[in-house]
Amino acid sequence: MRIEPGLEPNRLIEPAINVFELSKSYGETVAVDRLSFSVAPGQTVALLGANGAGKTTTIAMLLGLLSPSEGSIRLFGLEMPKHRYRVLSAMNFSSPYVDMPMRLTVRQNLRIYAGLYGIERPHERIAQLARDLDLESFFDRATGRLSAGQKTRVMLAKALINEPLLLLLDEPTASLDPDTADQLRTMLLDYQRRKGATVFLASHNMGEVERMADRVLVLNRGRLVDEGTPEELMTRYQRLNLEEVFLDIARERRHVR
Ligand SMILES: Nc1ncnc2c1ncn2[C@@H]1O[C@H](COP(=O)(O)OP(=O)(O)OP(=O)(O)O)[C@@H](O)[C@H]1O
Repeated sequence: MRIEPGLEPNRLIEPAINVFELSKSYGETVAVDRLSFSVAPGQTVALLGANGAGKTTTIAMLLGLLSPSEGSIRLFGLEMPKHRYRVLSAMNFSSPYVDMPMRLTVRQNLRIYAGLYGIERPHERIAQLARDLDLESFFDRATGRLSAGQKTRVMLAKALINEPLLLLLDEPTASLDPDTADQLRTMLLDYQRRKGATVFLASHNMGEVERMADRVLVLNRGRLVDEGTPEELMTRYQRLNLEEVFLDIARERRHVR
């Protein structure tokens, strides 16, 4: 596979993500249930929900890794998965559920991804990412021999290799120690602001969501049950932090409007 270069500039004023009545069922299980939302370019939106709420399934459909049972997805105004190869150059993702070839070293893996995206001056780009994500001490180690936190950092390097305008992050700081996670959030926020990138993330870390997200979508059993800025949600549920809002929603306590 070789990813098509570039997205036409007029695409960049379209919503980065537009999802309409999206559903996914596995037999009797409805993983995602008539989900509709839109993400403006440059926004950071977080998907919150309990285990099994449908976050990973939603992200997998946005990436074109899973086919929806119903509904439509447009990225930068382009219908997915029909125009997937036109959009791929402008997007990337990280997920703890996707592995890289384990026998290849970190350097070799990143070189392959750089080739796939047709990155100009790949050595410079990879060296920069190795510095930014602190990969240098295990750069020539087989990817299968890394710790969980080291793999997460390599996955984020892969996600940033093509300087994507749309970044999909499933649990971006899972398994990172608090210090490394904090540095990575700072780095991701810097990147997002510098590029004006759109970030869509699923996270169980409420501090992360409060810090990074302009807007939060709350999923419960595949359905969108609430949305707003972190501040709006805290006010609506009369809570001091998102963790308490999350518990209210997960335990289906009614909010006070
Ligand atoms: N391949 C599959 N076959 C059958 N059911 C599936 C499959 N993948 C996911 N599901 C089910 O779909 C629902 C949504 O799963 P999903 O992985 O999207 O949840 P999630 O919100 O990402 O959860 P977590 O926070 O635990 O990662 C769950 O009930 C899950 O058991």
